[in-house]
Amino acid sequence: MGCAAVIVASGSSRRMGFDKLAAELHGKPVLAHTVAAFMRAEGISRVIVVCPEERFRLLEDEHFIKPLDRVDGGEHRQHSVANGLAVLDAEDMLVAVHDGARPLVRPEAIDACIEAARKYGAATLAHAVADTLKKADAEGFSRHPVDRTNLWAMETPQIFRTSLLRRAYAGILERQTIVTDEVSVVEAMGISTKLIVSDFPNPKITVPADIALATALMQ
Ligand SMILES: Nc1ccn([C@@H]2O[C@H](COP(=O)(O)OP(=O)(O)OP(=O)(O)O)[C@@H](O)[C@H]2O)c(=O)n1
Ligand SMILES: C[C@](O)(CO)[C@H](O)COP(=O)(O)O
Repeated sequence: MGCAAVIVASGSSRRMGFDKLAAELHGKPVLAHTVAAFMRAEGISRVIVVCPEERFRLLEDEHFIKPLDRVDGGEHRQHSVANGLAVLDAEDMLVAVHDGARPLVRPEAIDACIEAARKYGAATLAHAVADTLKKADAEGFSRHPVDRTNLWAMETPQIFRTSLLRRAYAGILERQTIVTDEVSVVEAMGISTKLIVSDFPNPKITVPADIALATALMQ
């Protein structure tokens, strides 16, 4: 069962203040690290990067051996994912959706997630929440305790049978619902996703301090 990767990389890096996908970690752009991890994963047959043309040029010095394509992104992350899904074909039985801004993902973790998606139809990397959680008010004061039992933070890749994710996304786009990940999209159809424990940090590069963190973690 072939698995295509759809790497979404069309965001505007508002919280970073500069193009975070072009930021260099050990001399290579964030986006190049991300794509390289998918090129190295055994179960990935091809990679589609959803981004503007100038950002795709961040990859021009790389020598990838698997097919690499580009499509334009959309207004929100979910529209960028939908644009990537639209170019998949019959060979792409599974699809792995991944944030371009998660460059530390390991090929072994991608392959573990693919195995689980083959078995269960839907799988994602994730980690159990380790901090105490509070619901805050608008002024930034803690107001309510939150029971963290069974609470997990979703990462990417999030991997699905392509037919399932396409059907689920069609409903979301038609209803114009805003979602923050694909697990939520299939959940809206009543389908649950197998959580695969991420045993190595796989942070989403979001604010400037994340660059130093990712550089330190990437040894
Ligand atoms: N319209 C969008 C918005 C986001 N993304 C991608 O989705 C991933 C997760 O988004 P996030 O980390 O929030 O990136 P940005 O949207 O760029 O960040 P910000 O919200 O700070 O602008 C990123 O790889 C980003 O490029 C995308 O492809 N298309
Ligand atoms: C998909 C995601 O990375 C899972 O944690 C996250 O939901 C993306 O959120 P963002 O607001 O688009 O960064």
